[in-house]
Amino acid sequence: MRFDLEIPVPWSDEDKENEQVHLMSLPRPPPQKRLIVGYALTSKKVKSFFQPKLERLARKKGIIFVAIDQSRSLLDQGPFDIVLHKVRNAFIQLFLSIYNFFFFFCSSLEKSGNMSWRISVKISYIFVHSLSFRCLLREENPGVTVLDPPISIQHLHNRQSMLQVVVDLNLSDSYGKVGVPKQLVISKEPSSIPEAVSKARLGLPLVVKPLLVDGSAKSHELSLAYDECSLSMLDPPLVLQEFINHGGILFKVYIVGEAVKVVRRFSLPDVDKREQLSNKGAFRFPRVSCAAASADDADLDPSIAGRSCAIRVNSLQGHCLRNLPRSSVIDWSVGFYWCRIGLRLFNIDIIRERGTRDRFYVIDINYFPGYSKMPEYEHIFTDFLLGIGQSKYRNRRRLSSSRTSRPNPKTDEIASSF
Ligand SMILES: Nc1ncnc2c1ncn2[C@@H]1O[C@H](COP(=O)(O)OP(=O)(O)OP(=O)(O)O)[C@@H](O)[C@H]1O
Ligand SMILES: O=P(O)(O)O[C@H]1[C@H](OP(=O)(O)O)[C@@H](OP(=O)(O)O)[C@@H](O)[C@@H](O)[C@@H]1OP(=O)(O)O
Ligand SMILES: [Mg+2]
Repeated sequence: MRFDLEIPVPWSDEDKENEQVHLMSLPRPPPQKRLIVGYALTSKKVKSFFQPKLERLARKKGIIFVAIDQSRSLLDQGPFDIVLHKVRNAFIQLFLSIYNFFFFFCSSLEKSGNMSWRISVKISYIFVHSLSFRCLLREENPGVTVLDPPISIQHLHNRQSMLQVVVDLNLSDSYGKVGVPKQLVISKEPSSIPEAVSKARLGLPLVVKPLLVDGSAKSHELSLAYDECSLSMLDPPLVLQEFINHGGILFKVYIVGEAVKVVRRFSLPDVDKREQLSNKGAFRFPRVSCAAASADDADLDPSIAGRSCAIRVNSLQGHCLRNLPRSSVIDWSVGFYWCRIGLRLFNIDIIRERGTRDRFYVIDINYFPGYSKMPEYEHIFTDFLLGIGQSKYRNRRRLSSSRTSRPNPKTDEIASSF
């Protein structure tokens, strides 16, 4: 596979400007400068994310976290340098449902081969969505960096679109192969599921997942269906995914900008043929890999254990993959996803097929995951925020010095976005 291509990213001009500067080469802002980070997060996230060690370190580094009051205009709050958000309010829900409506609509148009319709519908959706969010955040807070673009996050609110990006990337070469499990989306008629499953040649058992991921407990209610009869009792919309035996270990790849940390977690145990034949029905299973207990210290068969390490995707400057390190398939999948979607705060759940050395499957991608469970998250996150602050500062300085020297329509245009 070739890597000398540039992938377009749905980011704003300001974000592009910010990212083109490598963090190590940035000048430090003056010490008195404070970085104001507004946050609109669910109460659950506030509780888990703002651990005392993060708050302490942030204070030391001049980062001030300010809660955004979603019931008041942003004009009366801030100004903010950066906004973090993961919310489930009515506004986002409305756009979520519009998105999912369009997604279904587009999928059926694609099946019927009407590509131009699909594209125009998608474009109008993107236009409506980004326009409204910009009104909500940017226009009332000029200069703010919104993490991340809502349009990118939407990909992760639907288990089909979430993994479709990985499929489109077609990641494979001599270092391994990263794919997704064979899956089928069921939007209606549970009685037709057994036939659809055999038509799609999906093997049992199947992991049954709600199609939409809206942060509710229901969207995490997963089950394992062992036989065909149980399939007609399921409750669409959902995704049926082939169960991959992976030795009961999962790799959680946490991403914070360019920093990547991989941790091992316990996962569902393998299902052998005998167990599959003797079990009947569909069984709910708990959120096994979400538990903070890490499998890093567990005594594991080396063929299953893989590695658990911290790496930096150094060469993800700009949006070009030319120099992407070929150290592992995990670096690749993260880098590609990052570039293609334009997300900076997410995690990817990857499993390795039992009995293989390099056959990886991405099974889930989450926006703004439980970072407090990631070792050293307080350092990684504060460095990331400071990096954004520094590149903003550098851009402003560059712009103001070019303004004083001679008028430049191009930079003046950029300056107006701060
Ligand atoms: N295709 C699969 N093959 C084998 N095991 C799977 C598969 N899909 C999911 N699992 C198991 O089910 C668990 C939950 O799946 P998944 O991550 O898709 O659900 P989720 O509700 O989005 O979880 P999270 O809390 O990580 O967001 C995984 O951690 C893994 O143990
Ligand atoms: O609750 P935790 O801290 O464990 O974080 C989980 C997070 O819940 P929260 O955002 O409400 O906190 C989940 O988000 P939603 O899908 O429900 O939106 C999802 O991202 C999980 O994958 C996270 O677990 P992790 O993958 O990091 O183990
Ligand atoms: Mg998830």
